[in-house]
Amino acid sequence: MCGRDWADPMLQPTQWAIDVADAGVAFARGDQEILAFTGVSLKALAGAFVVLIGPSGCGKSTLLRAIADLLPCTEGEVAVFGSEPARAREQRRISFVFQDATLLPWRSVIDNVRLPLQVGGWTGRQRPGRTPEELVELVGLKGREAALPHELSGGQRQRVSIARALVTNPDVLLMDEPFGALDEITRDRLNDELLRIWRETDTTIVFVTHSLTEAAFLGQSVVVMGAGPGRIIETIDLKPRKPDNRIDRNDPAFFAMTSDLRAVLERAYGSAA
Ligand SMILES: Nc1ncnc2c1ncn2[C@@H]1O[C@H](COP(=O)(O)OP(=O)(O)OP(=O)(O)O)[C@@H](O)[C@H]1O
Repeated sequence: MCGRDWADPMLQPTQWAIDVADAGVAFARGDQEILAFTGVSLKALAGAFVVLIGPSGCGKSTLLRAIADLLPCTEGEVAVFGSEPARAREQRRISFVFQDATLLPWRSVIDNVRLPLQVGGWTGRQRPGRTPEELVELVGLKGREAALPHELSGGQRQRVSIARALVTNPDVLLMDEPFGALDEITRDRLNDELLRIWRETDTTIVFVTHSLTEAAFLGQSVVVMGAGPGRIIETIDLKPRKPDNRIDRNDPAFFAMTSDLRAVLERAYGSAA
């Protein structure tokens, strides 16, 4: 179980932002069936920050895609706020951030952020969300609204993609190695920004990474997956960090946390086929 109030016995099923129950995805490859992952169960409360980590090919991206209704599960079930993921997607409660920022090169920063509102037949949400202008400020790009993507650094482009993902005021933000292509200092800064944004919103975040320091820094919970086929090896509940329990990267406790995580990961990699 992942989330900030996991001791609360009064939780109702609909309070789970994400409930993956004994799920799996198989792909057809020729006349063979390839199991991307199997028997995966994972629950996240609204407002949780869950990190998925594990060896290449263990099914992390496929699991995110199943939660986002980008592909169906072939075993088990996925529920987002108590309903099928398709319903959450139709209601625009889910946003996705990919490793590549995938901005439209001819549109300015602000117009890229506005895009989901313009193309989605958007009619507005019941609860107030931030405006595109506010989101550009939230991700630290105030003053760069008119810039084109090629005028931005890789880190700035990813900031735009995060603002674009937040413009529909999603309840669930799925992030697939969003900072994987960035240098370490830029990645650290964006990790700081992401935690700040998470604290300032109610968004539930599921974040895929290959970096164990990034996992330990960001995750309230870290779900370690193993391969051959993909499955959950261990879920580590780190301490709840909302609203203001900041992590100091130089704190010995943080080193201890990353060492513990490394030990679990080494087991996961050792079990990879
Ligand atoms: N569309 C697809 N068709 C067939 N097989 C696929 C497809 N997508 C993924 N797979 C397979 O499913 C398995 C899991 O892939 P997935 O991309 O989810 O792993 P991952 O853990 O995200 O890997 P990485 O860390 O390298 O991104 C792999 O064996 C992959 O080859």
